[in-house]
Amino acid sequence: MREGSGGVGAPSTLGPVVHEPMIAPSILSADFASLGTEIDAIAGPGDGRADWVHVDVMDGHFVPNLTIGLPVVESLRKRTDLPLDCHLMIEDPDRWAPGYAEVGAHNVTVHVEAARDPVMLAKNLRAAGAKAGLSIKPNTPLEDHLDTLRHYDTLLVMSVEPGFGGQAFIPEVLDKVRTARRLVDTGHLTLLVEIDGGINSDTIEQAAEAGVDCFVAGSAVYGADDPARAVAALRDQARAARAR
Ligand SMILES: O=C(CO)[C@H](O)[C@H](O)COP(=O)(O)O
Repeated sequence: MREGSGGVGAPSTLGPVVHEPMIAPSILSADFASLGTEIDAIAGPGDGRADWVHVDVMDGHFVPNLTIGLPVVESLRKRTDLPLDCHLMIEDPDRWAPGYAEVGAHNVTVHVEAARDPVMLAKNLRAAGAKAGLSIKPNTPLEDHLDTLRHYDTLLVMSVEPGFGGQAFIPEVLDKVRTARRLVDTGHLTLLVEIDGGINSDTIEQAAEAGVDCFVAGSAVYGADDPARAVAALRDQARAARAR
């Protein structure tokens, strides 16, 4: 994460703080019958330890797929000490999202296309103990939501249409990453920039060069023979790309 302070129009006097690239494996690509074991595989010590566990909550309405909900997140919270990064692809997040914070999600991300009052929702998420995340679909312009972003801790840039794992990365969304990175590095926003969809060994370097802090990877981690090695390899690639 690179930190600044102040909102849009209020540049920080602090310079950017550069952290290690973060990897958030998406359990959408894990074996749902063995979720605890699948998370254990990326929760060991060393380079193969994930930074967050990305949990895709889909309601069959906002996206045409149905996954898991609050009771599963509550159980996962008891099973692992890794932070749970809950990405809610649901309608009416204003009503449902704070419940995920209340059961112990570290980060609760809602879609800007679905939230009715995203500023109030961010406040409610923080009051319930979570970081507030805002996600944006590939065809939604970022520029329309910059003021809203002042109230959020993370921006989740979707690099596929939300709904399914294993889709091809959409490189055009990197313009949004570059814009957000610039606003963070100049102190106009205080945000962690996250990307989700099609991140693998072929795409992570361009995302890292554009300025992503945290990389969600589903099939690239859980489709690998050794998920922990995949986490370590992706982080190494991102680190190398940033250093160039
Ligand atoms: O939010 C998602 C889909 O809506 C998933 O997190 C994402 O697609 C990860 O899967 P993969 O890395 O296989 O693309």
